[in-house]
Order: sequence, then C-alpha cells, then structure tokens
Amino acid sequence: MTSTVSTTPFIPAPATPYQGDIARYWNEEARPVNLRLGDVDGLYHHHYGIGAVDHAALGDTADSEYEKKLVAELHRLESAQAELLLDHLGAIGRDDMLVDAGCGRGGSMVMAHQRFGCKVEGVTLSAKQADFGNNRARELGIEESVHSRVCNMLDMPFETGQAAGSWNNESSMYVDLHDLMAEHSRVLAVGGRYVTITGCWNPRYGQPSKWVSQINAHFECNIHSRREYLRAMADNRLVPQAVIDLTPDTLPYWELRATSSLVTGIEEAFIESYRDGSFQYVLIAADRV
Ligand SMILES: C[S@@+](CC[C@H](N)C(=O)[O-])C[C@H]1O[C@@H](n2cnc3c(N)ncnc32)[C@H](O)[C@@H]1O
Ligand SMILES: CC(C)=CCC/C(C)=C/COP(=O)(O)OP(=O)(O)O
Ligand SMILES: [Mg+2]
Repeated sequence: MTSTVSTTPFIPAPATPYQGDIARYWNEEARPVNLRLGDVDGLYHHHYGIGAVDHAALGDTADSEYEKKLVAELHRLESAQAELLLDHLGAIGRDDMLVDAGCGRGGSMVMAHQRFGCKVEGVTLSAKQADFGNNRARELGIEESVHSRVCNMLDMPFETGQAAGSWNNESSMYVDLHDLMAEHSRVLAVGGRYVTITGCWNPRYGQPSKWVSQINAHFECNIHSRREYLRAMADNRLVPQAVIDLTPDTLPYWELRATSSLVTGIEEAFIESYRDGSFQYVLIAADRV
C-alpha cells in the first residue's frame, strides 16, 4: 500500500459563517480594475490610491494609448498608498518580521520586503488569494521571505511579541476592532508599530450615511467609526503616533477612476461620502507600548 503526501496546505474551517462568506467573496473576486492594474508591474493590490493625478503623464483623452495610461496612473496611486503605509512602520531591519493582516493578493507584502529586506507574513481568509500571493513570491524568487496563508487575523499563528510591525490595509472593516487590536497588540513586540489605512465613518456626521451603508452592502463589510478605532487601540496598548486624514488625497483617485472603463459602480458612493464628510479615509500609526 502506498501512502500519499498532500501538497495542499491545511485550510482551517472559517471561525464564523460570516468569515465563510468573506472567504467565498474573495475566492470569487476577479474584477478587471484589480487585475489590469496589477498587471502593470506585478504588484496586485486590493486597496485604493492617494496623491495628485499626473495629467501630463495621462496626456490627451483622444490618444489611442489613453486607457492604458489611465490604468498605469490608477496603479501608481494605489502603490503610493502602500508606500505611505510602509513609511509609518518606522525603522525595520532585515532580521525583523512584519505581519500583513488581511493581505489580499500580497502587493503590499512584496513592497515591504523590497524596502526592508525582511520576512513578511500575510494572512487572508481566501485560499485563492494566498495561492496567488505565494505564486507571485515564487516568481520573484522571494518565497523564503514573503509568505501568505489562509488564517483568521483574529487568531494568528505568530508568537507573542514576534513582530516588529504589523498592519491592516483596508482589511479592518471585516472584524470586531477590539478583537483585532488585541491580536495585533499580542503579536507585536513592545516598541513595535501598528499601521492601518482604512475608510471609517465620521462621528461628526452622526451615524453611517446612506453612502457608507451602500459601501458596506457592496463589499459585505462593516465599516467602523473613527472613534471606534481610537478606542480599540487605546484599550489594547496601541498609542496613536500619527492620525492622518487622507480624504483629500484619495479623492483625485476616485474622480479619475470614475472616468475609466473599469468602473465597478461603487465610485459614486465613495466620492459623495468623502465630499459630504460622512466618510473618511485615514491612516493611523500606533506604537505598541
Ligand atoms: C480589501 S482586501 C485588502 C487586501 C490587502 N490588504 C491590500 O491592500 O491589497 C481585504 C482582505 O481582508 C481579508 N480578510 C477579511 N477578514 C479577514 C479575517 N478575519 N482574517 C484574515 N483576513 C481577512 C480578505 O481575505 C482580503 O484579503
Ligand atoms: C475603504 C474601504 C471601505 C474599503 C473596503 C474594503 C475593500 C473592498 C477595499 C478595496 O478592494 P478592491 O481593490 O478589491 O475593490 P475594487 O474592486 O473596488 O477596486
Ligand atoms: Mg481595487
């Protein structure tokens, strides 16, 4: 009798039915706006962009190459967003370990490794995304350093104090924030840095606006308020070192995206909620004390 060795990594059962739905959502996701942008240079993101549009680079809308330039410009702005997140991780050495909680297809992880030379561990609920990220890492010859796995970010297989830095890039709206900050606080070394870039509803508006409800329905997520982020961090030894309102910096991305053939239908909700002040795009960097 011969024994067979499975090469398929163990995929844990979802912790909740909701997490099962989210795993399915990302396993089925294949929007051209994400794949076409990633194809520009092989960094695949599932987050949005920041910074001014380079109109000189875009050129004339009548140009036959315009759509290609538009895709490259949207991608440049998305990578600029990830660069800003990495800027806030502080001094990271080659021997350090970083954690990307909700890593998607792994674009930010590759950028982190290219910048710091360190090990980067990613977790996602989607087996398809983890495979995609690991395949990209293999293609780049960095699979020893950049690794994705299917895992709940609220229960990560890392030792207490193991990480020098950790982040959520548009992935915190799928979980309870107290549970999330407790888990980051656990895996981070004292003196380590946590960074999130997220969309959050603005307590000054009162309650989530109709646009925020529309975004929640579109992505099956549950956007938190800015207040909830700060409270969950404060309760878990994460002390904000920077809170940056990126709303004015992300609007040009959305206004440009709304003119492209790759629109998905959610552009109006982002543009209107950023404009009416009910929704904000923020970066929060916090020290683990
Ligand atoms: C919008 S994507 C962001 C991906 C990535 N951070 C990026 O910037 O490209 C959201 C990600 O969060 C992940 N996610 C949601 N809930 C999660 C959970 N409980 N544990 C691990 N990952 C989760 C999804 O699997 C998906 O990869
Ligand atoms: C800021 C907020 C509220 C984000 C919600 C999480 C989310 C789905 C981010 C973008 O993913 P994506 O890149 O797959 O989306 P799209 O297809 O719209 O580009
Ligand atoms: Mg996208």
